[in-house]
Amino acid sequence: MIEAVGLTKRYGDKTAVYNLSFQVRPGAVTGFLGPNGSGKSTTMRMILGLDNPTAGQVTIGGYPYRKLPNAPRQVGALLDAKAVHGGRAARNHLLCLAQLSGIPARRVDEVLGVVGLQDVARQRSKGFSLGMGQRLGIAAALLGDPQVLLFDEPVNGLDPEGILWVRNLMKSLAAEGRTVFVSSHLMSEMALTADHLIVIGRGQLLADMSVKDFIAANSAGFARVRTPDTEPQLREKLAGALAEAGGHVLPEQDGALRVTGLPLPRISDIAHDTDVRLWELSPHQASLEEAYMRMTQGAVDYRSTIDQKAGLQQPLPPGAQPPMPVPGQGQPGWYAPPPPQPGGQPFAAPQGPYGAPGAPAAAPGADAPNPYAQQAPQAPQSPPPAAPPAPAQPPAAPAAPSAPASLTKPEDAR
Ligand SMILES: Nc1ncnc2c1ncn2[C@@H]1O[C@H](COP(=O)(O)OP(=O)(O)OP(=O)(O)O)[C@@H](O)[C@H]1O
Repeated sequence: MIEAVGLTKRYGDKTAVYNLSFQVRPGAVTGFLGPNGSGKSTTMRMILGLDNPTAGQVTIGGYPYRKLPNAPRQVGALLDAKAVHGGRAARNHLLCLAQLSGIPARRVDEVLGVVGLQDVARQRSKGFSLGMGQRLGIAAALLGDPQVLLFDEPVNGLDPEGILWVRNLMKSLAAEGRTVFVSSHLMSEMALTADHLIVIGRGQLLADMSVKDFIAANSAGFARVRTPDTEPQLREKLAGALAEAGGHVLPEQDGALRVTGLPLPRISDIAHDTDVRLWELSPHQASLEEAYMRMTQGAVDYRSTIDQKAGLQQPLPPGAQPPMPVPGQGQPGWYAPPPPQPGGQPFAAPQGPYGAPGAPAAAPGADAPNPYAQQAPQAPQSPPPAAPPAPAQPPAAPAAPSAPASLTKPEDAR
């Protein structure tokens, strides 16, 4: 087990990690999540004795790493796959590590086989692709057959087959009773791989719970409701009736409505009472990504602004409309609805085309003061792009679904 107590790390006046306490237990894959610069790598380095905590401590099996007897046989880690001597053949690199730790040479060939690099074992690693480098780093972590494994972004650069392989590897290592601690920015992958999550923001603990509980605590189920595309007035009518009944209604990119705060049968009854036909009424659960975005939105240090392409773009001809978002590419700006408030009260309605005024619940921990945290840089103010003429449509979304540009939108856009 890995245990951190009051772990704090300062670099000069920058506090990278502040008062972190958590446990990583054996027999499970624990995902370590946090926005860029939130302190994940710093925490992992302290676990591995590569950095000294400014305050607090972290132990593995009760010992600080540097006091752990035969540490390389007990703990394996992939921190930076590029940290290898590129002029050395992959096998020789592993052989050096094995010899330093008293691990027999035949184990090197075993792990080369496990990570699928046996055919390139004698090639220099400087010619390796990103994914091959990751595999070599994973091989090094497995070398001592350790009980505790740490992986910092292990799927970085891997192809889909490689990602699946890492997922299965992590799960099987945990199923063998090992402690597996893995950081990743790939939420969809974490949702499939991790049993438990530790989430940090600006160096502080935001959540320590199972994936299931995390999604439940940071999001709520919602309904998708679609009225006939051919009769937009029906959609407006239903949206008004649902909002009046206490629902929170927001438009989806494909013209459907996303409704929270009302059970499906009630939505159906309201549609019936208002004489609106439905083409779709379906229950949905927010994804881990949506729940994560909601939780960490207050702890993101680096945000992009919309690219205004100063002087580089032809102005739109008079009367022309900006391009519509592409259906099926997700909708930046959509994050999980806030979790239900205690007592089953409906959510605080976000400001929106159909929502009543109000503010969504703050992400847990987002308000917790960190005396050392630095202010997130403010996005420069720039004139808003010309609004599309159709008021019922959501604002045109930036191109990349995960572009943090959407995080700069006001609360009511989420
Ligand atoms: N050696 C160092 N000297 C000064 N500042 C550092 C050092 N290492 C990390 N930091 C700072 O500490 C903060 C946390 O960095 P860290 O690399 O731990 O974050 P991270 O969560 O791993 O980020 P990412 O997801 O981008 O890899 C950052 O602001 C970083 O600039």
